[in-house]
Amino acid sequence: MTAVSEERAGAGLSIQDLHVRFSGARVLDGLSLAVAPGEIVGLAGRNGAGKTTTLRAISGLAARSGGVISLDGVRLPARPEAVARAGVAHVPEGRGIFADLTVEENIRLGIVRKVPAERTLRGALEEAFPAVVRLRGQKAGRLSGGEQQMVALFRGLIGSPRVLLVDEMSLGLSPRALRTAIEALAGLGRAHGIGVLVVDQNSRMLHEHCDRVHLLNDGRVRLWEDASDIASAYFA
Ligand SMILES: Nc1ncnc2c1ncn2[C@@H]1O[C@H](COP(=O)(O)OP(=O)(O)OP(=O)(O)O)[C@@H](O)[C@H]1O
Repeated sequence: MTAVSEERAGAGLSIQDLHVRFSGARVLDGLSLAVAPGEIVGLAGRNGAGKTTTLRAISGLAARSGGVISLDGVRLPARPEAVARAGVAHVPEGRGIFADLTVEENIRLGIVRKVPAERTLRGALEEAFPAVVRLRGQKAGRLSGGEQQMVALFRGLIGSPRVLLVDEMSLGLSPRALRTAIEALAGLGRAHGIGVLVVDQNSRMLHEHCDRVHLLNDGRVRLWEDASDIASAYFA
């Protein structure tokens, strides 16, 4: 294998045989998953299946008891700042917005590494999320839930990450705002080679917008190909 093809083979986010335990209980039990550059991947599963834990383990926020997580072929350490600097951005469940800071100040917190001017996404983000531009000087705590979610997505992408993790994407968004937001995410991801991993309870939305959807059950994932088969996916 040449150096170039090796690089391609390892491009994007790769999770292999991930194990996470809480007080001895196995929450993730050999989970393996990959997100290629520019790909949008959905992660579904019932309440308590371990979706948030998966994203937190990638970001170094949940301790792993086994497994390897790598980005572009390089192992990610289990330290949140180092993971962020390596190019993994995380929009957490509940959005992680700082209420007393302005929208612009919240957005600047997303710039965790130097990005060459030609790779900055600010222009594209302003086009995709005009409401965020309009609200730039407002205290973020005054915004509606949906507006805060858009700020969180904007902040997640402003640093041109290699991978964006989004927990509970649809939280607080109206159906129309959700469609706009996920189409923007998918479009920006594809155009700029950013892999996106989206967790959501809304499996229909995931199937509609993602390149593929995985179902998390018993600590592992499997491909969920038949979007209409919700009953056996969740209750098998
Ligand atoms: N810090 C923690 N300490 C102990 N148990 C935890 C911790 N975090 C999560 N858990 C447990 O791990 C399991 C998976 O939780 P997680 O939040 O990952 O599920 P989820 O699939 O995101 O659920 P939901 O759809 O309800 O948000 C749950 O049983 C939860 O109680």
